Amino acid sequence: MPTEHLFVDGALAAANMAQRIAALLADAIAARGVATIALSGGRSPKPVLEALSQVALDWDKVIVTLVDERWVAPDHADSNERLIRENLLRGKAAAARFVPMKNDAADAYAGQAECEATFAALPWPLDIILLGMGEDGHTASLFPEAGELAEGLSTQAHVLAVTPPAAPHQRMSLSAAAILASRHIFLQIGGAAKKAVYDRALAGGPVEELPIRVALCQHGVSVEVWISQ
Ligand SMILES: O=C(O)[C@H](O)[C@@H](O)[C@H](O)[C@H](O)COP(=O)(O)O
Repeated sequence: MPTEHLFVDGALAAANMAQRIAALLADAIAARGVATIALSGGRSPKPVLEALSQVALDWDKVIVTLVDERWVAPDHADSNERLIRENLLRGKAAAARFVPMKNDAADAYAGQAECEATFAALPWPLDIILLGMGEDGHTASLFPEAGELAEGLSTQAHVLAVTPPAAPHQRMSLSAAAILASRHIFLQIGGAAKKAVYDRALAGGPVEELPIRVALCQHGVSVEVWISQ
């Protein structure tokens, strides 16, 4: 059962979550001399990233990467790399090392092999994975109905290219195996609709129906869920 943190106020949830993430990063640095964190994109992480960027930490010992990426230029408004650079990699956190998912390949499928080589070279298991969730139960870019979902749930590769059924842009995503090759997972959800999907996911059922079950319906990796109403 995941550890739940329930907040009425989203800003308070973000500030507390940032402190908790920073504490785990500091523990990892103390234990292994390096800390690794993979971050999701979308709207939810922004306040957490802003708060985290101001926390005093040995940021030069932190490797920051992505849970998924839209296959767009790094300066595109929809780029998760841009989200991280603009909201986390500034202030105290500017010293962190960022490992992007997007490379120069024309599309995500052509870029998959190079991205896999980059991610295979990271120090697995990653210390922290920050997941979001869509109201369809997707996480990372593991979307229900996506043609690559079965591959994403079964491959031992770290990353795969995905074309979402409805969301814009081709994606590169961590696989389910990579998400579970971590020491700790944070799931950030906001609003009643997502809380209802979360509760349904916890009740059990096919992972293909609600891919967030990859993280919720397992016992190998500790999971904490930060819920703001
Ligand atoms: O690139 C992305 O869009 C994310 O990685 C995606 O998985 C996100 O976490 C969910 O779609 C929730 O997004 P919101 O936080 O914007 O609701």
